[in-house]
Amino acid sequence: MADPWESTMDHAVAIARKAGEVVRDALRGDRMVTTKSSAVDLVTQTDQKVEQLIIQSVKEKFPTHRFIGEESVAAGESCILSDSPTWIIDPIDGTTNFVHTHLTVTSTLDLQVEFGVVYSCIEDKMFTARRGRGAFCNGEPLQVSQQKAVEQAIVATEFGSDRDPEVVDKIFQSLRNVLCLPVHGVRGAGSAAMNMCLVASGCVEAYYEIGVHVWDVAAASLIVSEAGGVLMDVEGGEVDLMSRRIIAANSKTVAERLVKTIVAFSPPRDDAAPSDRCEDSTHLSARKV
Ligand SMILES: O=P(O)(O)O[C@H]1[C@H](O)[C@@H](O)[C@H](O)[C@H](O)[C@@H]1O
Ligand SMILES: [Mg+2]
Ligand SMILES: [Mg+2]
Repeated sequence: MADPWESTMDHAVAIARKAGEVVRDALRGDRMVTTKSSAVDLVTQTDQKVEQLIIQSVKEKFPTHRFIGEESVAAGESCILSDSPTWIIDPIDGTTNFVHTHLTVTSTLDLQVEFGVVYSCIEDKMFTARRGRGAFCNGEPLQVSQQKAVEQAIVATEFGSDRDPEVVDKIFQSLRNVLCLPVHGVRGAGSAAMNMCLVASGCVEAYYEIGVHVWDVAAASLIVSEAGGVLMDVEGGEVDLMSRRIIAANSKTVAERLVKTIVAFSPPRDDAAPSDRCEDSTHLSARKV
């Protein structure tokens, strides 16, 4: 039977490579940094340029498709999933790393619910997954770790960009609880998508975060599940990509141990009305790095 999504995904992979070239070039020059929801929620002209490049390129080929892009939503576009084919885009996942030229930077493209693409441009790793057809890195099949004892696990997480002391306290309580399970170690790549690709690759057993956005996790969610992993909400049950909470693990056993360990809270949903999303604008400024 003809495969309607194959050429679409080939196009997504080609755009992700182009996005990676733009990001790599920008890493060699100055980067103009401004902030969004908090003083540490960073954005650069490259995030905006790459998102436009991706959207224009998809629009030319697929004029009826819709988009949820991190920087378009920041500029006031809606963040609602409909029945139309919708691309979910994070032009640079790991903007803080990008600003500091630190290790990992990815671009993520997801076409709900058919495929996910995460390109880690510095290490030139192209992670891909098609629904029901497995997950791959540079064409090699991915498989999650078989280690089900959380005491022998590495768990990845991030601190996010919310600096409200009450939120930070909860993040640290969770971190303390996870460390005291005990686990072998806690790591963080600085990119939700990369942390999830590490789960899919079997390098870490699990990743959890509260405060992520749909564009951080949509593409990598398919990559994790196609590599044999599981996705779960931090209070158990099905993950809701708009809820800003996620556990991605190698197994139900490890995910359920984390559910018992994490101190859960609920940030404003991505699909909430813009007036319900708290924005702190006191920090807005632009600077060159
Ligand atoms: O804003 P970008 O796209 O770089 O993405 C986010 C990361 O992916 C989070 O895991 C991480 O915790 C941060 O919140 C970061 O902002
Ligand atoms: Mg992101
Ligand atoms: Mg981003």
